Amino acid sequence: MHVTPNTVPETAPAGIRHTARDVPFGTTSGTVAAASFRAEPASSGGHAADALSHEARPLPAGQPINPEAVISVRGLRKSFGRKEILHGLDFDIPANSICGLLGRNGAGKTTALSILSGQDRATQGEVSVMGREPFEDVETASHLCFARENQKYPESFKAGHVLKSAPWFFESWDQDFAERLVRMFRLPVETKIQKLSRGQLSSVAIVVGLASRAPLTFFDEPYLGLDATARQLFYDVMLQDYLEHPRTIVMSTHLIDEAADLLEKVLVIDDGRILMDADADSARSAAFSLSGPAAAVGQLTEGRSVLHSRRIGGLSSVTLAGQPDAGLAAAAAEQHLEIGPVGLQDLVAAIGSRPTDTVGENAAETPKESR
Ligand SMILES: Nc1ncnc2c1ncn2[C@@H]1O[C@H](COP(=O)(O)OP(=O)(O)OP(=O)(O)O)[C@@H](O)[C@H]1O
Repeated sequence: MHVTPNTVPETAPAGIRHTARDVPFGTTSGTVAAASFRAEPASSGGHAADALSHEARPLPAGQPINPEAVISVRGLRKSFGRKEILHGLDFDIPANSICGLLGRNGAGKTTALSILSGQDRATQGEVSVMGREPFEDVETASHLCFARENQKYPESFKAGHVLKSAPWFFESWDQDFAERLVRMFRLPVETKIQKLSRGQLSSVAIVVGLASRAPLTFFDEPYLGLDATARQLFYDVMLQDYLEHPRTIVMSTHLIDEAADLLEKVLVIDDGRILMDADADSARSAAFSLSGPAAAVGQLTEGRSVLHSRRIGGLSSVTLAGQPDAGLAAAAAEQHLEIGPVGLQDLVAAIGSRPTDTVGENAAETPKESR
């Protein structure tokens, strides 16, 4: 049985009747469907990300909604007052995948997730979630869970109340799994939500997000306040449970390297724009690094797609788009320069940062950018 938040059954324990907005579990209520608009194409502005290979670039603007994708977004814009936060996002998320929504503070990840989960309305653009416009759509809400550490609950709620009421909201809720997760994360179920630590609040979100088994689950920075052991536990349990119960999981995170092995798709967002849209394997091979004496590195990178360069004193390290060709590899070996892989975290930092960071002397001699 699934019951939407504003139709909590008569048997619901006292204290868990909710208003439309402050409902647990990130579900929404109401029947207002947002108008959908076709947005203007976003301007790319010649970013370092433009140098990425075709497989890693954002979707071109102007394509129709993809009916095969569980989430399909076209020209999504969001403004708060006069300030535009999302500047025309285009992306698809395939069903039964784990997608990482990666980006720096303030990039727009939570704003995007709020719109995808139907809690907020797009200012412009088309948003399709499981084939429907999600804003305050009861049908969409019945299939999704938005797990986040700052979820609002009724004042008197303890973690135990959350777990008792969750089955009314999630038709695939697994109580045994929830109880196992409570033990794993050492969640004190008799403590009021308001008294929980940040890590414990994250644990509540994780328990709900995982045990809900919602066909579409959003985790918004699920690790806030968690120690390293609990974070690893979360990644392991999520992967194991996803393999046993495939569903679509979208996770926003800054801790990219920690989560990298879980991800099948990567969306990098920066300043309200998609910088990279790739399957994880393409993302992992989207760049490599070349390091060594600055003059030699500068010479070898002349005319190549440099995503980012960093110089400390006389040494330089550059991140280059693509993979090293035989000529570059041979020249690098001859000059004792080091070629190495670039982790997802470094790649995201490279495409989301200024093209050149220079520390120390000879700032004027940093390798020339050649995008
Ligand atoms: N309700 C709001 N009113 C005005 N501005 C807002 C509102 N919500 C978010 N913003 C602004 O939108 C921008 C994006 O915020 P958002 O929370 O989506 O970023 P984020 O990528 O999730 O960041 P973080 O990783 O730090 O959580 C920020 O500049 C933020 O100040």
